[in-house]
Amino acid sequence: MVVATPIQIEKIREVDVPVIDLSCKQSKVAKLIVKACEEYGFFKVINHGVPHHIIKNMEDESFQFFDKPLPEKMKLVGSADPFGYGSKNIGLGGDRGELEYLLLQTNQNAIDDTSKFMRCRYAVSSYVDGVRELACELLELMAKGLGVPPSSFSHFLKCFNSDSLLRLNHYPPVTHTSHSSFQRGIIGFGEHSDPQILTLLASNFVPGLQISLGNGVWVPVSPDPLAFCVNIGDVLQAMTNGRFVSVRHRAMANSLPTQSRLSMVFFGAPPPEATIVCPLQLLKQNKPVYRAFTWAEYKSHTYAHRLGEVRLDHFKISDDEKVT
Ligand SMILES: O=C(O)CCC(=O)C(=O)O
Ligand SMILES: [Fe+2]
Repeated sequence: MVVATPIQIEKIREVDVPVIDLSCKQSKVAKLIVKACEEYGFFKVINHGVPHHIIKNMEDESFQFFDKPLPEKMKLVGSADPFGYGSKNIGLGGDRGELEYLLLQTNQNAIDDTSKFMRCRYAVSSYVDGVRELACELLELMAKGLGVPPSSFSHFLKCFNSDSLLRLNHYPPVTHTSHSSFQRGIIGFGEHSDPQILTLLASNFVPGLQISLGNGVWVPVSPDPLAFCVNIGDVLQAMTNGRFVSVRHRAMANSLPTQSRLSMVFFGAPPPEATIVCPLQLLKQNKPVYRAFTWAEYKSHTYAHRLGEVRLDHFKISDDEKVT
């Protein structure tokens, strides 16, 4: 008997994603953030306090880097392994995309070492300082909203050996000649959830990012150079016992004829040896959904699997384990 594989029909739905104004009253903001994290695992923040010139400076430096000829880029930063310059190959599992990128570690030694491509490494370190501070503020608001100790999540990002990363993604226009069949709907960066704790994404005015509502429904996120997009990562889903959802998202290839899309993505992560567990206050009568694991363990599991897999499922406690 031939069993047909169900074909998932995709639908694009225009939904107003939550936009949270950080200049409002803290207690109100904390509640709104928790709601957005439970409902979507995603929101935008405005009035976030990261100075515009720092974002603009990083954007200019990134464009300058991507504008260089390939041999020069390679000479400056080397081929992604996993840090450095990559093109079309995303991840170690053979995933491909319509972009080039630069992946950087964010601790100060690494910035000094790898930001040679910038005329001014100050651009990278001030951007990283700004987004790290914002990520910690958001994680503390989440902790407040959830009623757990304030630094439950943010302390990981403040560790000297936090494994946080900065990824600069450059999506050049995908021309009609390079993709003769259906030009619309080409994927630039395939569906996935971010493995870390929290992601802060800034982009220029070119659209591309979409978030998933499940069942093949995709929501385009309008680009807003004054806002940061905030994604819950897998580790925060685990640390909230599944209450927050790590949002599945993707970026469409850039179909504007002349403008490039740039996204600058900060991934706030724990140090490698950190153990990921849910604070007791969140368990109450609920059984833990995930077993404890270290960030190093989660990373090696992630790298061994394809981008599109639900990688956190591997750490779920099975029903048999729960009763024994
Ligand atoms: O460029 C984008 O909008 C998304 C990129 C992304 O999801 C990532 O780098 O993890
Ligand atoms: Fe992502």
